[in-house]
Amino acid sequence: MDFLVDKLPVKPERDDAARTPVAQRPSRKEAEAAVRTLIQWAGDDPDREGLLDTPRRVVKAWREMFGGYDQDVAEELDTVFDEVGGYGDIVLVRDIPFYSHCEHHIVPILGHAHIGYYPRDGVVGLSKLARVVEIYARRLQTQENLTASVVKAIEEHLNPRGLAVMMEAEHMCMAMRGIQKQGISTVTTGYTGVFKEDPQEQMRFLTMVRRTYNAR
Ligand SMILES: Nc1nc2c(ncn2[C@@H]2O[C@H](COP(=O)(O)OP(=O)(O)OP(=O)(O)O)[C@@H](O)[C@H]2O)c(=O)[nH]1
Ligand SMILES: [Zn+2]
Repeated sequence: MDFLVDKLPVKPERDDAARTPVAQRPSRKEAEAAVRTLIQWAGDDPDREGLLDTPRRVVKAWREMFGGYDQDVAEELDTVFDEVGGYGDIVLVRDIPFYSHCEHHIVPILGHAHIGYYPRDGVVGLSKLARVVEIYARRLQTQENLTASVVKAIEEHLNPRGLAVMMEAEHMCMAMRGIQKQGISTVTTGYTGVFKEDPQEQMRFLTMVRRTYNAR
């Protein structure tokens, strides 16, 4: 990705989970000016030596932390391996760490995702599930929408017999400011197919996820 390109056009093929599509991004210079304003809003002097390069760094960091707007999950999930050697049991990828930002305060959300599915037509590369989480996490959203986006993308591309997604995260907007309660875990889930229909399958997923956590 070229961080120096100004006035990036929005890709027309971007998936619909990219919220608030903008017709045109501001220029890098405009974004840096906005950071200068926020430094002043914080109460500091953007012209003092230690802060002179900060707007450039912040703008570059934002392109990285919000790089999910430039990525398309379809590209990650388009290869399904249909040769699975008769494997039809649950595939669980757990403890996928993610860093996101809440759309209300643009403050970090730190968490783990767990994704389990029963293959139907085939399987995807294990890393691709983590990539899907990564792409959506690097956008502004609520944890509920993040979870729903991951479910929708995997369901559409993989067509599994059942899909279970759980996300557990701490919202820094509740720890560093506002209510100021540290260590709160917010848990969101999404189930399709057999996981939605059969409570025992949900229980199996939860047991397999929890086994890791209990072992710690
Ligand atoms: N449902 C949901 N709420 C979130 C998420 N991230 C942050 N929030 C909440 O968004 C709410 C925003 O509430 P507002 O009253 O509009 O804003 P605020 O005055 O900054 O609220 P406080 O955080 O309570 O100080 C807060 O209750 C946050 O805890 C999320 O992922 N999902
Ligand atoms: Zn927040």
